[in-house]
Amino acid sequence: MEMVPSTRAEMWTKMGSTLASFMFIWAVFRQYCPYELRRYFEKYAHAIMGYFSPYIKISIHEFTGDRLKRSEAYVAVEAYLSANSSKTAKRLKAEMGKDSTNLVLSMDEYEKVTDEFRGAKIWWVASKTVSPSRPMGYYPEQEKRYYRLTFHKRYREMITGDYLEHVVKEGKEIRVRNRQRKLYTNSPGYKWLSYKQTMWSHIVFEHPATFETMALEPSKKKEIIEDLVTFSQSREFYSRIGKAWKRGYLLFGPPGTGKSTMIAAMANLLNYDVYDLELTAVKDNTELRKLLIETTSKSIIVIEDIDCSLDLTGQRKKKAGKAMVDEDKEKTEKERREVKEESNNGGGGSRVTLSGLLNFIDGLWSACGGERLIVFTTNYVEKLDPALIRRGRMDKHIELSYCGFEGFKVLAKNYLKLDTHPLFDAIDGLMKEVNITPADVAESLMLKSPLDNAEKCLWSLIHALEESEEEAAKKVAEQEEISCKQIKDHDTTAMEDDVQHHENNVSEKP
Ligand SMILES: Nc1ncnc2c1ncn2[C@@H]1O[C@H](COP(=O)(O)OP(=O)(O)OP(=O)(O)O)[C@@H](O)[C@H]1O
Ligand SMILES: [Mg+2]
Repeated sequence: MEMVPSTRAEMWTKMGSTLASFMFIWAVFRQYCPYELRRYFEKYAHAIMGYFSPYIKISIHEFTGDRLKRSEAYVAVEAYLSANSSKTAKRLKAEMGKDSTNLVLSMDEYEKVTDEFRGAKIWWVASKTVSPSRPMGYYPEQEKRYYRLTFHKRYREMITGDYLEHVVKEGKEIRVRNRQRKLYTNSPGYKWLSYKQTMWSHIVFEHPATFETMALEPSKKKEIIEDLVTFSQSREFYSRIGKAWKRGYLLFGPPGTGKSTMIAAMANLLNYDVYDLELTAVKDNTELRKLLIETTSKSIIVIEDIDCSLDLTGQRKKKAGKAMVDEDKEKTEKERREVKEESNNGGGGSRVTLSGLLNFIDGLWSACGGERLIVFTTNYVEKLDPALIRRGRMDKHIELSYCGFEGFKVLAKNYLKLDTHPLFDAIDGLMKEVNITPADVAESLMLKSPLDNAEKCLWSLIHALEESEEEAAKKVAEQEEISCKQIKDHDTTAMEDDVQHHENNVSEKP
């Protein structure tokens, strides 16, 4: 029997109003029902629906278990969906891409996209759950993000096997291709955020230094580059020999010889992130370990000026009972250390110990993640505890020293675009006599006004070298004078003693 039009219209109206009332009740329920009760109802509603539905759902959460680290699967899915969804999703979010030149689009929260794999349809949704804020509003709401994929149960095996493997693999590749490298720091200003997801704060890493622009002996440069590249390609090797995939570098040398510049060049060569660890801002060994866990692979963990980061050497020196080599130097160092500690800790001081640091470098925890370089820099290598820098911990010791003629040629090419110049011989001669740091050479070669030219810069360098030579000669003369005076004083004292002795002998004679 056919339905009368008025009856059909009535039926639609009834259905519409029932649906509207149901939605209203649900909205009121969501708004006013206590969180726990709502979760309880949702749980059972999902269970009932899941029982009848032919579709399977898999969730990939941003943080799993202990919330220590972002899930690798989540990060890979994020990259995969960003690359594949930007053409189909209707609501997108934009973030600054690699090199800060373009915007990278990815699907926004609660957005749905469809993917296809060997004839199967897969629906992805980006979502989050929000847990309510704690009493007193001390902790804000915590958001837990996740991606959920839905597919028909007949594709179960293919999706859970091949498809997910394909997503993670492609996602990881996309991440390596697109990633914007970062410079992380454990700045104390961000400590209050530590209940949140990370203890590191970061900015985009955009240092222009490369090994080509570094003033360094060519053979040394080649050796370092080969060492780094070999390391980055040695995943299999490290796993075969049963060693964590990491390598320690100790860079030492006077100030201004390019230690920090080399770290940037390393990061640019290998395409790694940099974690600049301010040791004096780390409260204790536990915090140090937490920081380590949060670092990702393909990264360089840097501790600059390790000799004045903490008093890691003091205890050993006391134990050994050695006299201080140079008291004045030590005093200045101590002052530097105190100033640094105060500025970072508000005068608090760090309780990181040498053994804590050694565990940080080569303990079990440091094996998490793999593919990491640990770099220490220092101006005074002799002050460091041998345990800290022994091979196996700091595998490669690199001395960066004063600028030689080869180094100067690299700087002349970079700064002045000069391969050769009649003044080069004079500079070569002077450089053999005088110590000058690459930083000082670089400063002389900088054009300081639009009227400056290459020759003027080379003359400025020659003057700087001559001044250093004069200063060095003056110092030698002063030193000689002091030595002469000491010998003279010594002779005079000896003579006076002799005279005194003689007089005593004479007076003692009967
Ligand atoms: N080997 C080098 N090649 C090219 N430039 C260099 C080199 N060494 C120093 N410079 C120049 O000097 C500046 C200071 O160098 P850098 O900060 O790397 O020295 P450093 O060894 O880390 O000094 P410090 O011990 O005081 O930290 C750099 O900005 C760079 O321009
Ligand atoms: Mg430095």
